[in-house]
Amino acid sequence: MAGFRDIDRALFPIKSIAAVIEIFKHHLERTSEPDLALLSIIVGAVENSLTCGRPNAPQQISDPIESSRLPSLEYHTVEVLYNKFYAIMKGAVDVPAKNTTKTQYATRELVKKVSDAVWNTLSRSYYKDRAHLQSLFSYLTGNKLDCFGVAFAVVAGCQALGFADVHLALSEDHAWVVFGEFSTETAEVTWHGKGNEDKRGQEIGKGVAARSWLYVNNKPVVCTRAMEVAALVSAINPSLNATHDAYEVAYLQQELLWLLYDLGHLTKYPMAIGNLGDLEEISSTSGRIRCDILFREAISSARSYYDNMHVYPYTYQGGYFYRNKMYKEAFESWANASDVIRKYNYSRDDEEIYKEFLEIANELIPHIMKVESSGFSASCILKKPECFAYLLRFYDGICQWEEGSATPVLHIGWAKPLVNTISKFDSEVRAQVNIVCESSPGDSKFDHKAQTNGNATSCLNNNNNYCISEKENRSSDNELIHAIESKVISEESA
Ligand SMILES: FC(F)c1nnc(N2CCN(c3ncnc4sc(CC(F)(F)F)cc34)CC2)s1
Repeated sequence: MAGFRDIDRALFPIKSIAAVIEIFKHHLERTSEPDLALLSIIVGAVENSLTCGRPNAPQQISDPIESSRLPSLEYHTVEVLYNKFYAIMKGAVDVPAKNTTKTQYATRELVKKVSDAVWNTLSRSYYKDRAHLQSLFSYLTGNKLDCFGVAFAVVAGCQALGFADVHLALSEDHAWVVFGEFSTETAEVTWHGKGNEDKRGQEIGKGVAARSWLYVNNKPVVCTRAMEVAALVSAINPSLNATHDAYEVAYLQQELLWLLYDLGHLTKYPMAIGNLGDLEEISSTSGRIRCDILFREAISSARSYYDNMHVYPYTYQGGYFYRNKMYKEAFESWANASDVIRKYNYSRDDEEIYKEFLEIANELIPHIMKVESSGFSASCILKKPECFAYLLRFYDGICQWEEGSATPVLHIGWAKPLVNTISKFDSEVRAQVNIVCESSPGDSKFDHKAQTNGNATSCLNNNNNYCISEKENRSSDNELIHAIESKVISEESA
């Protein structure tokens, strides 16, 4: 079998986190192709034993990482599961014997058959959003996978069948595959969201669907084999229950992400860098860069490789600033997140990012305004015009997101917290924000440079005004305020 080399065999039985890391190291550093099925089965088995196992008698834990805190994972167990996966895939497609030396590329029909093989072996009905349904261990022992897990299983299946051209493509809330000699073919292989008919087998829409955040304007993360390993590591879920994580699983995920980071496999994967930043904020690794630097690296990766069309790098960073009471910085991150979403049209497939912005606007910002207007605030953001400017840019981006969309975004639930927030800034603070509008369309939407003076970083245009958004064919940003006020009035009179 492709997966098992003698070196792998030698590392069994797996009794420690360190042994799992050794297997990943070997696959990433000393093989041409890490074996996705093997690594997913192993990490799924470890996660399952530490998060889903029945609470056995508390064993004395000397050092959970090095010593045998793990129930020993036998070579035979993994081998049986690996063979089962291979048999399912082999049975699904009659792959022509590799008699030619010519590289064989996958076809849409082949990809669909592999997707059907996974699809038709899933349990009839189960709670799709449950935790720990992302790995091939879950698939092979429980016939359950979440939507990411199905896409990953298809790519692992194609690898097992010898199709090295089939790769995982990832947006911020969906996954599909690319294939063919130049990786230009695309295919849906899993479902998305609730109650939507799956589009498996179809190519990724170029039309109106492509303008929704779900397909990130055709700027997905197209994975290499090693980045597919990073995706399965990112998908590790240390949750024990709603309030606790299994420490060893989080440690394993963090160490594997640093291994992938050091090998350069996270460079073009902003969300994986963000995941590592979250883990480092919880428990920092000595000698490693700080988590706030990781959040900045995720942003620069999205700007460099994905035309700044990804939202999550900014909300990772904004969440970090918020948790650490750095409210002005949080406003700036959220304004930058809003600058991304304004470029999209809102579609009903974009619920996940809608919920993200709704929580920022209606929970996080109101909480900040409450604690800041309690009079004991240290950061006195209510006196800073750039904070007012960031908030206007944040709201303006959401308004522009709605413009031109078939589905509305804003409703009365948005307007009250919004008006309440704006009214917390005194007029003399608001007066310092000059709204500069580029009248002629075609000008770059933003023509300003960020300027730092002292400790205040302000967002200035060339005439030294605080600018929040220069928008084509929008007469003035008073429209924004009027639009909001009219919403409040009309909804209240309704
Ligand atoms: F921005 C912060 F609030 C976020 N905190 N966690 C966030 N996640 C957690 C991790 N996450 C991810 N992390 C790595 N890779 C992927 S690929 C993907 C889409 C799908 F699941 F394949 F369909 C999601 C995702 C989704 C976004 S955003």
